[in-house]
Amino acid sequence: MHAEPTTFRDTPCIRLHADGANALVALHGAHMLSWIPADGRERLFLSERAVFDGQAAIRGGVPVIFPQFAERGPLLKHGFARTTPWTFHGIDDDAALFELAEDGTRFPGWPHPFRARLRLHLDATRLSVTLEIANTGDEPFAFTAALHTYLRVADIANVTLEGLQGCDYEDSANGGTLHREHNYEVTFDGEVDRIYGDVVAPLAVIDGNGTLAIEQEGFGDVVVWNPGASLCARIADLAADDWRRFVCVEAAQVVQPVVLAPGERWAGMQRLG
Ligand SMILES: O=P(O)(O)OC[C@H]1O[C@H](O)[C@H](O)[C@@H](O)[C@@H]1O
Repeated sequence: MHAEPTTFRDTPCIRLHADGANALVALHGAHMLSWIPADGRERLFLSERAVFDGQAAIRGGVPVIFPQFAERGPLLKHGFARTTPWTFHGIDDDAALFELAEDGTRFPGWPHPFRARLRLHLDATRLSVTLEIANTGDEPFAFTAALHTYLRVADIANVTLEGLQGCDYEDSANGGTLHREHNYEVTFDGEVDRIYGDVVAPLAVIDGNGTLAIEQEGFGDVVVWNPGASLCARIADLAADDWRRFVCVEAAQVVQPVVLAPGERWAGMQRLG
């Protein structure tokens, strides 16, 4: 695996290559923008209207959500990791290593020293993304987190997501009501925004272009999001029919926040392909 610095829309990035596959990662948020396995087909959705101003969250790719998922706490929606520049530390143990380490004085509402690391490993067909959080301070802290992966699909109308049957979920698109998934396949017709808890099985996203397997470790939950037509029309950095082109399948730890004692570490991984 090797890495080279580059830019994309004037944003500093790292291009990764391994076994005929490549990926592009913006330092802003350690945000993956592209993943192209050796077959040459882009697997991530990136909005053409995504804003690259070094401040806004980037629409698409793999946003890193830490230390707060959505509005579940006092911080800005989805926390600060996705809108903060990370440092690239090169290739470590065959993975690209990105780091965000702070002493607890930088982010209003978050007085906790921490070190976040993101490790990306590629081979010809697979990508694994690992988020590690360490408590480098003297007090415990609690956080929620996610890898908010936007998967590119040919047409959402033909997409099925398998592997969630039997899981309980919170329906964020319908007032946070609780349900059990009885269907073998999740399909998409209108806004879908759900937090599935205690997911253990591997998932599969099946669309016109084939099947993508998704596995996770460390993360207990899976968030599934597609805005549907009417919410999509209200999101400035999506084109009107972009809802047809992606589904977010997010490895998440949301239902049960992680509590880290001083010196402790937590890691969660999502593997695609
Ligand atoms: O627009 P953003 O802040 O990037 O959030 C995009 C989406 O993220 C998650 O999937 C949440 O479950 C959704 O409720 C939210 O709309």
